[in-house]
Amino acid sequence: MAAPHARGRRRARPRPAGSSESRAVPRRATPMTLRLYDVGHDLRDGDGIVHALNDVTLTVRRGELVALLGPSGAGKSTILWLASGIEAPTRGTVSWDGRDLAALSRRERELFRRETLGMLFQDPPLQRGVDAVGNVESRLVGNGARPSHARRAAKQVLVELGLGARLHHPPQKLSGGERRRVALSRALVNSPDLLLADEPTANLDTEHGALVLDRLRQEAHEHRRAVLMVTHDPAAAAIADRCLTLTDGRLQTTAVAAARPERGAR
Ligand SMILES: Nc1ncnc2c1ncn2[C@@H]1O[C@H](COP(=O)(O)OP(=O)(O)OP(=O)(O)O)[C@@H](O)[C@H]1O
Repeated sequence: MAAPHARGRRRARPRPAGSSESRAVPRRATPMTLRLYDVGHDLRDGDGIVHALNDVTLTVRRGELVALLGPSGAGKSTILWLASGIEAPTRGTVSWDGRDLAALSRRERELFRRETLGMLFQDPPLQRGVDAVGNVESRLVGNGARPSHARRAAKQVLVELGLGARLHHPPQKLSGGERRRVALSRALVNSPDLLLADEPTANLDTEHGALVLDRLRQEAHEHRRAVLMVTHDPAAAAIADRCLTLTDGRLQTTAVAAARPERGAR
């Protein structure tokens, strides 16, 4: 991931990684599956506490594209932060591949973020003064890839997301939609098994929005990744296998697409 990216908020009850509060996953572990089980999350807001999430249980399996909908402040981004392992839930369990993220060692958590996770933040952190290729390739170089390989891979994903003419522009010379696609390229460049995207089509015109959505669908259905996106965009909701709606930190299932036939395992 990019530079450590902490939210400007504090958990009401900090629960450090590996703490005795972290629990075993209360269910048979399913490979390459993101699972939030009975999750609640509180945030400190001045002297008060915001119950951002309550009793949230959800699963995103490999090969599945799930959209998270709901009004502003419902807790959608909070779910992504917890799913990324950057924050641990106040209550309940967040697991990937059957492992409680809060129980991972520091080293395991680092590996999870570097090798398994791709995350597009609501406000993506890109390095100023570093061109688009540099911003994307640095993710791979940071993971130990050869610079020549990292450069090639970075260019390829940027071109695929329609940024072939912007490879050498730094973020401050890119539009909001272009920066978003650079950040998505950075999230995708290491072929993550778990992709979390906060408003992937924000600031994009119809053409580029469709390009991005097509890519997310491809990541889920062809590359067999687990993809969870937060969106307000009806076009994004329309391509999801399932749409989940959050209201006041609680989840309701609004629509379930026809069951997708299991495709060949990778
Ligand atoms: N820095 C913060 N400190 C305390 N509470 C916060 C903070 N940021 C957000 N919250 C609260 O946490 C709850 C969930 O916020 P979250 O950002 O997850 O909502 P969201 O559904 O993603 O909203 P949006 O669609 O506007 O991005 C809201 O009640 C919000 O006010």
